[in-house]
Amino acid sequence: MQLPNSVTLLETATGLSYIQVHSALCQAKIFLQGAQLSEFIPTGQNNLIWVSGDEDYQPGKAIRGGIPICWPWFGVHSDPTWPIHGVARKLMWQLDAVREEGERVLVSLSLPMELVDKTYWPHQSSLSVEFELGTELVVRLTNSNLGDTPFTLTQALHTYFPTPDITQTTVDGLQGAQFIEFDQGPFLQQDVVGFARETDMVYTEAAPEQRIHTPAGTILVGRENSSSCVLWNPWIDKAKRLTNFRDDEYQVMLCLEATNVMQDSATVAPGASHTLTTRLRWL
Ligand SMILES: O=P(O)(O)OC[C@H]1O[C@H](O)[C@H](O)[C@@H](O)[C@@H]1O
Repeated sequence: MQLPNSVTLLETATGLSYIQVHSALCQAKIFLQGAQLSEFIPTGQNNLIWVSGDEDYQPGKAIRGGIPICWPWFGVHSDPTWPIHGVARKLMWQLDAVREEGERVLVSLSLPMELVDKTYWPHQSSLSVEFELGTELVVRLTNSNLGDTPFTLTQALHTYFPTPDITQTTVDGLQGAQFIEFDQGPFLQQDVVGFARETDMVYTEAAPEQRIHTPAGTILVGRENSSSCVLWNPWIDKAKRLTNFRDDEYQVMLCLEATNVMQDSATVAPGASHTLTTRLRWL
């Protein structure tokens, strides 16, 4: 494949291939494993995306940080022996196209369906993702139904964001939404959300845009074709149990995830497609 000058295909010392983008507008890294973006630095600004300092980039293991793609289910499956967050984040995706549109770079990947165990996903379908890398980052995850019966799935663009101090961080724009947390609820979100304990809130009927206020600046997080989202910080005890995560890193990250979960699960009719989109930028 002919790559534009702004794009190079590289490999980590551990053997993972990734796309490195270095354009006038930004710098970015996307791993073929999981189609997982791990860096997005708009020119002159800070990295918008967080990755653990303990990440060791091993084949077959999702990167702790970036934007893991959770598919075709989010979280723990009703059969708890199935892998958490589905199978897509650990499989090798295929690089389909890289092109420039003005100064923006567009990278498209797809998941070869023959790699997906039919026990987990028996449907005839395709799954692709497009990263639009400019001054903002746009991620579009598209499921197409190639069979003759509808299917329903849950999924997430599980974005990890950086903050210099979680206790000085708030999320604005969830007020009025309902949330479920640790199987309790639904509760009404009354105020902006701060962090002082383990947080694992699943919001439904959430507004299409939130603002993450951190001491290093404000991040705008938008979603399309998604009325649900998840806000997560493991806090002290869970941080100790997570793989590739330093005990104190809960202080410098949070996840605000564009999802299709619960009543917002995505149902795709035969011949139809569904695109979950998230748009991220520093304000
Ligand atoms: O450790 P992972 O499998 O990557 O999951 C990390 C986290 O993802 C989501 O945010 C879930 O809501 C959390 O309950 C989970 O702990």
